[in-house]
Amino acid sequence: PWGYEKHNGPDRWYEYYLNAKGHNQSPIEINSKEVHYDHSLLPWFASYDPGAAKTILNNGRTCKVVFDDTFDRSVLRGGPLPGIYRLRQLHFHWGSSDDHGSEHVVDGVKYAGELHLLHWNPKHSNYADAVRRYDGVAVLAIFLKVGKPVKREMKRILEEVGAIKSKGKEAPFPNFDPSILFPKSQDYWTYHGSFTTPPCEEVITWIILREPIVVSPDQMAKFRSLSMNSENEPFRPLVDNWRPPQPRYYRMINFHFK
Ligand SMILES: NS(=O)(=O)c1ccc2o/c(=N\O)[nH]c2c1
Ligand SMILES: [Zn+2]
Repeated sequence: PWGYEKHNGPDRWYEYYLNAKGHNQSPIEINSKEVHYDHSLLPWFASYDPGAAKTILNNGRTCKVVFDDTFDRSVLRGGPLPGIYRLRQLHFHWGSSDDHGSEHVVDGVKYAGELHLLHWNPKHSNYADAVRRYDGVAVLAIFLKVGKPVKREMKRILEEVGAIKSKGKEAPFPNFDPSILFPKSQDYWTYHGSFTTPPCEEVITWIILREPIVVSPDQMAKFRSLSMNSENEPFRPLVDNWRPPQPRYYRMINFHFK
């Protein structure tokens, strides 16, 4: 199966997943001097129901929180989106040290991590169908920067990390509104790209917030204390679960800054 190591990592994904060599792949480098101001872009709005949060789990590749997406309960709209998109899950990418770990890179800066909130377009009958449509998926991406902890809400997620140390472990994660993690500014870049993991379908409208959120060094260390392996296997630190930037080809990055 695919992973992030030499033998099964991003440079080899195309051997089994042809999309990986497509011309609309993610992540990409964002060069803030080359982006395009699109005056037609609107602000984005998230209205999330804390009751939709269900569980937090370690799937051996990331730590993710899943939400009830059986109806329009927690939705993202506005920005570049044609309508509402339902929140399905959030997950993280992080490095083996604080100087790298994000997937998107801004003016050469790699952040320590990146939070992805994945939403899908309910105009398609279900998620499986949405991931085969150009307008099927929207991911809100937020950079994690290491500093003095200001985001108490990250505490909640990282407190649970202790309960999901090994692959396959999951724990209840009720009453959580992820919008409490958002930074102050709504400014974002947007472009059309792909899943950053196999099968790398090119169906994602990316909305990348310019302002990072701050997490503490020991919060990052908590992510790195997760294991890629299940509990009856040797501990293998789950780190560096990020795909490097892919060729941009002829894609425009638009932005909306207040
Ligand atoms: N990293 S990403 O492109 O946001 C992303 C989002 C949801 C995903 O579900 C996956 N396997 O079930 N991979 C994946 C990547
Ligand atoms: Zn992701």
